[in-house]
Amino acid sequence: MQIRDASLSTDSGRMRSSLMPFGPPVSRDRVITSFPKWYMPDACLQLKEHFHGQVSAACQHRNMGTIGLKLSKVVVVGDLYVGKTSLIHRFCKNVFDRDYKATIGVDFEIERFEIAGIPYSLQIWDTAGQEKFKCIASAYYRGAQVIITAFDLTDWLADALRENEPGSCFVFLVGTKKDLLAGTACEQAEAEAVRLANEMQAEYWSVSAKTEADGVTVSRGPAGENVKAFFSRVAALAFEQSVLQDLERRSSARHQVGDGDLIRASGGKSTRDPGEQEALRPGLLLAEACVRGLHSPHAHRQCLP
Ligand SMILES: Nc1nc2c(ncn2[C@@H]2O[C@H](COP(=O)(O)OP(=O)(O)OP(=O)(O)O)[C@@H](O)[C@H]2O)c(=O)[nH]1
Ligand SMILES: [Mg+2]
Repeated sequence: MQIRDASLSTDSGRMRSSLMPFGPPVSRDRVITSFPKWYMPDACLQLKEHFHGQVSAACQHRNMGTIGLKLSKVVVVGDLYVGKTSLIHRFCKNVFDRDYKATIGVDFEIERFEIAGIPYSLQIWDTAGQEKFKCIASAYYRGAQVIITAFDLTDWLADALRENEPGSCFVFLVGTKKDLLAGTACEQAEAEAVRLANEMQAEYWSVSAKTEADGVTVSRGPAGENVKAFFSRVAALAFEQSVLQDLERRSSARHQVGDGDLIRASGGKSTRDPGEQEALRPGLLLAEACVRGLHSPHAHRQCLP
């Protein structure tokens, strides 16, 4: 596997800061204080309006150092051309590119949040939709806490949405290019999507990477319709689950010395759980390869066969 990277210096810098205990503060629109709402109650598996009581209580003890920095792995999958990269770029970089540049292999972004006062990051993996890259992309699925299945709302095909085994992770079904549909056509596509989301045990969202919420088409400007709300929901659900798992592990292993499952916010020594190590490994591998001078400085970061 050959690895190329251009934005690595920027991204690795972002990643470093997201993992450093006292990095720069997150931007205001990444601060989540109340639990983000669903898109449609008919296609939502978590109809609740507040964080779990134990999570809220644990977050309040932050000053006592009970909660450390956290990171969750998110993988975005779906057929080619559905708009996976556009969705991620709209959220992470606030840009929209009309030109199609196929993703080759995989790519990732790290996005930092502050949830209930706790620093938290999503590592968002963008995978190639083209069949010939599937085997590379699938090598990066392991350790995902959230799976986002994207499909093109305007190009609805039932067989384009392959079965996803609902397991321990959250599954989202995301209809893209919402700006290209209106009225009855949109309602029909969404009704069909909700039906499928229910079958898949997934939460459904319709989004547009291209438009503003009022429907004005922009190439650069505020985040696309529902994009920020969607990722806030992803972050909050993943965060809450992580904290609950930590609390559960800690209560069942009280006799052990220290909190081996957290990246500590204080002290020189960091420890991570195996899931986090797994999630971090490919990014570190890219950074390592860059240091060794394997990358073209002008190439976009991607993993090639
Ligand atoms: N109108 C509209 N076009 C979009 C939207 N999102 C993506 N597109 C366009 O759809 C095309 C494909 O988008 P990509 O994001 O590259 O698709 P992808 O799923 O990442 O494709 P692969 O990397 O090959 O798997 C591009 O020309 C985008 O400009 C959207 O919300 N609205
Ligand atoms: Mg892509």
